[in-house]
Amino acid sequence: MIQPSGDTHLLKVRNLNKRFGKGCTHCHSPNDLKNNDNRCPKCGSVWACIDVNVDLYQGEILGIVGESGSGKSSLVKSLYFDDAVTSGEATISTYHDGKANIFSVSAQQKRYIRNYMMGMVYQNPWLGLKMSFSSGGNIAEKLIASGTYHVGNIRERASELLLHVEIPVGRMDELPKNFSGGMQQRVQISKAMANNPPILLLDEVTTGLDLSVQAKVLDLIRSIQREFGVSMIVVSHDLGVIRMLADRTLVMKSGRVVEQGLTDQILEDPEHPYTQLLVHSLL
Ligand SMILES: Nc1ncnc2c1ncn2[C@@H]1O[C@H](COP(=O)(O)OP(=O)(O)OP(=O)(O)O)[C@@H](O)[C@H]1O
Repeated sequence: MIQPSGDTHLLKVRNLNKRFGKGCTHCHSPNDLKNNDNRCPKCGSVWACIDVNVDLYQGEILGIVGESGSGKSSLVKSLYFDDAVTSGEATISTYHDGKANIFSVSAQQKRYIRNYMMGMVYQNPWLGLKMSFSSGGNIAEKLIASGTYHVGNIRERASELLLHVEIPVGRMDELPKNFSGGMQQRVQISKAMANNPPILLLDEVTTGLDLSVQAKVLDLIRSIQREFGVSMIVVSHDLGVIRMLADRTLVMKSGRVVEQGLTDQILEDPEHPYTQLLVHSLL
């Protein structure tokens, strides 16, 4: 495991398994499946994540890359408690001194972790934003969840956040459904950052955007990381996005991490045949 020298562990994930479907005697354990496949031929259950280990260090951007269906979204959605894991452990160094498995704490504690320690930006803004709330209202929702109730303070923080992502403050009371795709992503980012979370999860946030809009969103992510020192997990099928953002990268295939290391190293000297394929397709 490569650890950025001098950096401190923030999030540690061990043996995360996520199965969709009931499972059967054939696929009781993902290791029972043949040919490194992750779909059970008998019952159709899919092991979306198999024994996944992740180490996220303070202030770094960790990239997760892999083809469609490799389990990237399932991993971050499990970390954000959108989906329950089948088994595994995850600890956050600033939560109970890194001694509590966040997957097995109470629903109330999970809400606390979501509201105070994490932010999530989804590929689909409809998942991350309430389109019937104004942009300011969306930010307010996250602020209220993390204990800010004073209306004046909420509007002030919302203005500050919107300004930061270059949305004119005058549009704070507009519904984000009337915004362009790039603007919606920027509102999502400001909402996710509202509570100053130490961990930000970003799932394919630039997919589907025009190249120039994509570049602006990527610049914004980098500037937020520099300014706030937030640790990020950035999921993308696009190695170009990962190259621009990530210090270290995990490569996933059929639910498994098949390679990991410094992003430059992976790009220059990919070891796994699948990573070689990904890198060559980028050239
Ligand atoms: N709600 C679900 N029910 C059943 N199977 C699911 C569900 N969500 C994901 N899967 C399956 O889990 C596997 C991993 O999906 P996941 O969305 O995590 O992959 P991904 O790498 O993020 O792909 P993409 O980039 O296309 O979203 C896929 O085989 C997918 O069909």
